[in-house]
Amino acid sequence: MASAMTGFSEQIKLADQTRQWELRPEQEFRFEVDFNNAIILRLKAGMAEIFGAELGQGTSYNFSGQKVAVFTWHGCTLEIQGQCNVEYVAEETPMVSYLNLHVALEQRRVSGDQASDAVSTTGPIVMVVGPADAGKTSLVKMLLNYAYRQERRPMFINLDPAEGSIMLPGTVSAAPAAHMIDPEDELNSLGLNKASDVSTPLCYHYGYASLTENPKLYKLLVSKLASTVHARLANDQPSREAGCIIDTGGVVDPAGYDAIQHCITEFKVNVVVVLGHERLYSDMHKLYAGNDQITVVKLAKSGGVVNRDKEFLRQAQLRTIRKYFYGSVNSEFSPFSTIAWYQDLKIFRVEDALAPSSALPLGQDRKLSETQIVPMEPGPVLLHSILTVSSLDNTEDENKLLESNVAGFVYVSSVDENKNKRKLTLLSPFPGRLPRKYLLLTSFKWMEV
Ligand SMILES: Nc1ncnc2c1ncn2[C@@H]1O[C@H](COP(=O)(O)OP(=O)(O)OP(=O)(O)O)[C@@H](O)[C@H]1O
Repeated sequence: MASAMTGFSEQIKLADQTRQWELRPEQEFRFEVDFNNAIILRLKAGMAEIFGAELGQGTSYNFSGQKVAVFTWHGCTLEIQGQCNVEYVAEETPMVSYLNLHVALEQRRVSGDQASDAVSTTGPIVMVVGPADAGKTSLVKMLLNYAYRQERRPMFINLDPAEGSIMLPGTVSAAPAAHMIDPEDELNSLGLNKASDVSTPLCYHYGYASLTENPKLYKLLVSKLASTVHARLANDQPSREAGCIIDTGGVVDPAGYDAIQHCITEFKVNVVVVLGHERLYSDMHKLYAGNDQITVVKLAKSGGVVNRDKEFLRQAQLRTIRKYFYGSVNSEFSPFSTIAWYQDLKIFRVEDALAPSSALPLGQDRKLSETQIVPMEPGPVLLHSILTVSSLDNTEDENKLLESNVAGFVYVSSVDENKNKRKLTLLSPFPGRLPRKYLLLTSFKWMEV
């Protein structure tokens, strides 16, 4: 099968200018590259980092469809090849306050190490909240990378279903920060794309891009993920001491407040970081004023954080999906096509959150249906859909489906409705027949190009 990855070298040749930027200590080089362009960045001299991940001198880093900041604590020289939409050097950054936060978290970890009753000691469970495009994910990456650089392996938890940080969009998930976050591949590098990863990410199917689409299901999955994470931490002292760093979606309306409080309770969060939103900080501060287990911290949003419009976010989601099947520029792989006959498939979808009560079976209220699955017939409606493959075997009770870990995803590349041979062609990153698993429909469609 032909690779769907974009040819970086071809794109670079179209815009072949090479230029150098000299950065003084504590300056930041910010650039934006759209999805039709690509650039190569190299560190020529000095030291620099991208969201906490140190750059190697002379290494070529490829970027396309990204907005990035290269920060230096001590000064550096950068070389850029290719065309950026925006590029400039910023003098003012909130990096010192972000580093101070890391230092404070590290102190908590150290006092955990030294506690006499080490078994019951849990490190910082940090949740970063704020409006959309406040730089939450970027701060989370920094905290994970700084922790990693100090030999800590905190658990990264993604509660923002719009971002396919660990697996694909439409999920909530968790994975240990087992390595530095790749500046190009971003948080996906903590997920399944890294063949060398030994630990399987925890991942639950939600199916939508925003928590407002089905808040009840969202909360149910957060509770499930939290209890699984805490069960893992209970058996692993170094991870427990390293703690958790939690990324959230940018919803700050009443539904968002409700979700934030639910997540704080379920994950037993002890540090809430509010990024770039005075009112949210004030509300959180008031809410947890009498709780000496929870510290609420306010941090400024970086002037470099860029608003991403809906189209950019959609493109970023599609790129994450493509990466899942085809790999990234540095580790390309070919997905496998497999045939699945209608009669062998057990496909479910979550009952419509917005279904009118009159459409529900008699005696069933809406509350129940929003967290309930219903079977669906395969058919042309599935064309180009992303389906979640559950880890639950299809001989097990289907009612456990939403609370079972995600095993992976398949893409429906064709639907054949011909009599006697009704079948789907599925694309999968793994070879072989589809195991006897349940499938769950997501709301994501993708066109393989
Ligand atoms: N200092 C910076 N300079 C340039 N770009 C930045 C900087 N910090 C963050 N960005 C970029 O700005 C965009 C938004 O940042 P980020 O994803 O961290 O925000 P967010 O609050 O997590 O957004 P959302 O709520 O939509 O998930 C990203 O593309 C990120 O790479």
